Amino acid sequence: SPPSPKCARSPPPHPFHASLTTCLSPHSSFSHFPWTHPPYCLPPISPSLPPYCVFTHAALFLSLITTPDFASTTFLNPFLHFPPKPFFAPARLAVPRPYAVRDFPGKGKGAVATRNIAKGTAVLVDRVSVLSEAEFPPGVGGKEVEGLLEVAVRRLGEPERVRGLARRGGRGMGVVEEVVLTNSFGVEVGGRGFMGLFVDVARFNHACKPNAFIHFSPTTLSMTIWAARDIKPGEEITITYSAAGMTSKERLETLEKVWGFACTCSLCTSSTEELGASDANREEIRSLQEKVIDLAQQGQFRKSVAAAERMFSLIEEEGLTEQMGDMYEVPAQLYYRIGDLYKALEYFRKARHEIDGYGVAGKLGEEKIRELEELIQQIEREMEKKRTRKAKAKVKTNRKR
Ligand SMILES: C[S@@+](CC[C@H](N)C(=O)[O-])C[C@H]1O[C@@H](n2cnc3c(N)ncnc32)[C@H](O)[C@@H]1O
Repeated sequence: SPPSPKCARSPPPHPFHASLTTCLSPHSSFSHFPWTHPPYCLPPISPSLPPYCVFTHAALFLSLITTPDFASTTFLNPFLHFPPKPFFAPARLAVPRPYAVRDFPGKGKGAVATRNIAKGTAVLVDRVSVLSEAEFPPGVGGKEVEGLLEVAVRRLGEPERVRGLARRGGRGMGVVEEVVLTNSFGVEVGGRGFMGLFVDVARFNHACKPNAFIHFSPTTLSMTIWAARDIKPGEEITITYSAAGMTSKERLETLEKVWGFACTCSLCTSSTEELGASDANREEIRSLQEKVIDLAQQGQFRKSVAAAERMFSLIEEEGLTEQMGDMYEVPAQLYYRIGDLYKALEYFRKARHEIDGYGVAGKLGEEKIRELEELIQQIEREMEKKRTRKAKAKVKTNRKR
């Protein structure tokens, strides 16, 4: 069908914005800016519901599967930031890449460190290649979703980079579907759940006690892999696909069910005693999370802070530090309440680092950083006042002598 008269006559008021929602004609050459292809849409399941479409930017190696309203609002952000701002690549990004991809028996390919990687270094920043809604309404079936995924990959500049991630074949599904299902990470963008395929991150294997961790930025749609501890050349770089605080049994079940593999990481193949000790730690972490909050609510701040310290030391022991970042603000507040300004400052700084230390904060993150920054400055002023009072008191005593 020809472009609607509305589209043909008046250019959209905003170059990105209105074009997608008002001019979704597959035959109109200017209706799909900023995408390099006309959106490919399924027929809407009902006149009141928006259709699901593929939006591709081939040169950016990016395909989105979402509704036109979402594509023209939330997903504009990354485009407004292109070319990427300096923060897109963290200052501590290891360039050139400090790893190589090689075979790991029983796990397929994986990433091995090719030089020393210091804790806190960004090993890799990888922008998403296929970002698909995590859930579709009942009217959109498996076959339809498979069709959308096929188009999403075919339209990318180098579809073989995605197809090449396939390992098994079979399992009653197509190559693209298998790749997306076995390599995507659940991420949140604009309050909605998505499955994101990051072709370079996809080569990093899982470990239950990893030496690196992933952090997703909804602002740049990129995933960063950070070194959680110093990594030596020849060591495999691993991340964790499961949530913190799970016991080995729960992890094995989740990895099997969600990711479709039986974990053979060093923890899962360790002795019964070692695995038992790790399980006990993780169960304790889970119960301490509740205990810290309960004790704080009962006004038992000193006990709560002791429980928080114990929890953080267990988390460190289990190599899960990064997954607990949002917990730092709790001990920070508690230490402030009991008057330990030094420790309060340490934890508020950790909480701030969790947000702004890992790439892009996003709008909510920026507000939170401002809030934390004010608290940090307030504590620093209080500490300065204390120091001045102490110094004055000392001078007075010396004079009396
Ligand atoms: C995101 S990919 C990682 C890269 C993959 N090994 C490859 O060859 O491309 C996830 C797949 O790697 C394998 N894998 C990752 N971690 C593993 C682990 N700890 N134990 C066994 N297999 C693992 C599984 O086949 C899983 O489905």
